[in-house]
Amino acid sequence: MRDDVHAHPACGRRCAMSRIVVADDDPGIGRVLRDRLSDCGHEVEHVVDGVEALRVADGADLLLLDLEMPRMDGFAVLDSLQGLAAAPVVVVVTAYGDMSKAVRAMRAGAYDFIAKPFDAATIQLVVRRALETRGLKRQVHSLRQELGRKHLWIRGADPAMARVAETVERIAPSNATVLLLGETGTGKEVVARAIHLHGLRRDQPFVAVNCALLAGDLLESELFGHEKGAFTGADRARAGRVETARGGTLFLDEVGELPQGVQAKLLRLLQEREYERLGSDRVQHADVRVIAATHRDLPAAIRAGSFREDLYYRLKVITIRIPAMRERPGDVLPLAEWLLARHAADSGRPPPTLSQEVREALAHYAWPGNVRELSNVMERCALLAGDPVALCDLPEELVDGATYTQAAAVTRTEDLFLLPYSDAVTAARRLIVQRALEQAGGHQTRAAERLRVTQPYLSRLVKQLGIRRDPAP
Ligand SMILES: Nc1ncnc2c1ncn2[C@@H]1O[C@H](COP(=O)(O)OP(=O)(O)OP(=O)(O)O)[C@@H](O)[C@H]1O
Repeated sequence: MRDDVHAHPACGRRCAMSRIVVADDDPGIGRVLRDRLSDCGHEVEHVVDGVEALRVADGADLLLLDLEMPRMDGFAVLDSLQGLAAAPVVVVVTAYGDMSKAVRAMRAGAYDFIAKPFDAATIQLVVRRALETRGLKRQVHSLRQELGRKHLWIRGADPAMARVAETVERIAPSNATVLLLGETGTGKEVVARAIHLHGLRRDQPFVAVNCALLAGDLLESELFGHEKGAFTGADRARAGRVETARGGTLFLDEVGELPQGVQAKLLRLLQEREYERLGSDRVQHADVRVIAATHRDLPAAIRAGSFREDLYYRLKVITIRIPAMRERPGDVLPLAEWLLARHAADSGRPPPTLSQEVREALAHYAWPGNVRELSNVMERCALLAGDPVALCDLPEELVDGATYTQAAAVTRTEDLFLLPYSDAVTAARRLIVQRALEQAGGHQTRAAERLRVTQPYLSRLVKQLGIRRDPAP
């Protein structure tokens, strides 16, 4: 559907211009439909057989389809549309009283039907509703893509993560319950979404619940829903997340934090596929795939009596441990570059490159906050850093622990010319500061005076450039 919105000449309603194909071998009907819909501001093309209809339908918003046509009838067209990436919404045009054909066409994928002879008001109503549906479908599609892009999972280059990726692909098409283990920020939710998106339930909802955020009754009601009056403040009945996720995947994050009462209900859900809303006796059937995640040591929680052993075994039908960032060093730079490009695109900037010194600092850092920390650092670089990103653009903790092998190795000015520009600049700054400190006998205030900079600035440079601070005599 086009973005241009105009006032409808007949009814004054504001609507967006759409591309509509009218496929009818009766030239009279074709002309009437074309004229009416063109009057509404749409771009309309009239074709007289099924083969032509199929040729022009890809990318159109709406196809008004006669069922009886030469060369290829309407049913064959409906069938072939299934394979198109951008198939239009279809309204079939049938002879009056031929309901069985209309029903058959709707079973084959048509959205609605119009019986001949028709009046202008019916056409307008059916076309408007069909186009609204088309618009909503597009919105859902683009939101899904956006969500998919945000949660896109990068396999990385490290063998540890490649094994995780292989397991994800192998187990995604089953309905088996999955337990994801890993430190905070390693990407457990990202992997859960990847399993969902590669699985049979990909077109159904993915619903995430953080079990650590709500306590007792509130969590139970969040998961299983409640009836009106089930507890103080429950002024109306509400569906729970299990119900919202029907047909799809329920992701239980921080499952190790579930209170005992809710653990028993989750066990029943996994064993019997049954649950009740809070305040109701009516047993409901649960059609969800459960993926759970935790950073906790569940066997230790079982020993401590805070987690049910039977639930643990129900959850760990398939267990995937996601390695911490420090266990997959090969992933740091590919992920950093990908995250930098993504954050730069989000802020409408071209992605800056990473200088050699920055690459080394990233590679040598331990990443206690895992991919989440890396993502935050790259977001900051995308917003604030120059191009290329320099060491001084990184947070202090990364700079402090880094080693600057290339820059540090330069002890003669001639060697500067062997390095790429950004590394040569770092190495030159390092040489200058180091020489000034040597000449000042390691005394920073004197070295700062010599370089005509303030002492705090020199101190920052010493830190940023990874210069060892020998105490002043
Ligand atoms: N493989 C990956 N590819 C792309 N982005 C990733 C990847 N792994 C993690 N991220 C990003 O890192 C951040 C943290 O990921 P996520 O929320 O999935 O971690 P988590 O292990 O579930 O964390 P927590 O235990 O704190 O809930 C998110 O912004 C996510 O987009």
